[in-house]
Amino acid sequence: MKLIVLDRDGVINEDSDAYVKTLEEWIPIPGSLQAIARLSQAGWTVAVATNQSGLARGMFDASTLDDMHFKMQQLVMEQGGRIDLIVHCPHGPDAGCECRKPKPGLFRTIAEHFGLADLKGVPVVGDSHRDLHAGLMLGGTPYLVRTGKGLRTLEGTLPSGTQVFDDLAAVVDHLLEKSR
Ligand SMILES: O=P(O)(O)OC[C@@H](O)[C@H]1O[C@@H](OP(=O)(O)O)[C@@H](O)[C@@H](O)[C@@H]1O
Ligand SMILES: [Mg+2]
Ligand SMILES: [Zn+2]
Repeated sequence: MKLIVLDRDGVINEDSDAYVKTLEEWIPIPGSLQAIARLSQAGWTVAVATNQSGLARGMFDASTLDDMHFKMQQLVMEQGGRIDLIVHCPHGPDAGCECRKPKPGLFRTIAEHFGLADLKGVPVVGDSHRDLHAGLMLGGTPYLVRTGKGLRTLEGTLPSGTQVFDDLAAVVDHLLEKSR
């Protein structure tokens, strides 16, 4: 199956150092929703793996997060695409959970959901090192975007083999070109 795993904040929607706390603050990055729709239309299965420590920090509640994901899903569907699975880590940095990136728990859940032993060769798109690291632990292929925290992430050392693109739309252009 053609599966891709996307980080949310900074890849699909604009990120904020003050967290994305309300439905109004959830603003798609130009071209990202259309890029997801292009993947769906080309037969790709799209999963989203996102840390949402704002829940544990009391910055927003689960129903607000659900509203954000309903909005994200609706906007993608309006473009003719779909997001097939969204998994999130609700914990804070000190919870010691297995699902907060860079831990691989979310990626393991995605693999199991689709009946896969691992994510070998599955593109993993993120704006932070922790996104890439978590995906690599399941064998994913890392793609960094310059949106969100991507430019900051570029200042550090990237996992070997990481391909860098301006945004999700450029990653999708590359993937669809490659699979023609
Ligand atoms: O990029 P994804 O995983 O979709 O979501 C990231 C968000 O949950 C937030 O993660 C926080 O990191 P800490 O959780 O405080 O370390 C900060 O980086 C925020 O700026 C950011 O909005
Ligand atoms: Mg992010
Ligand atoms: Zn967690």
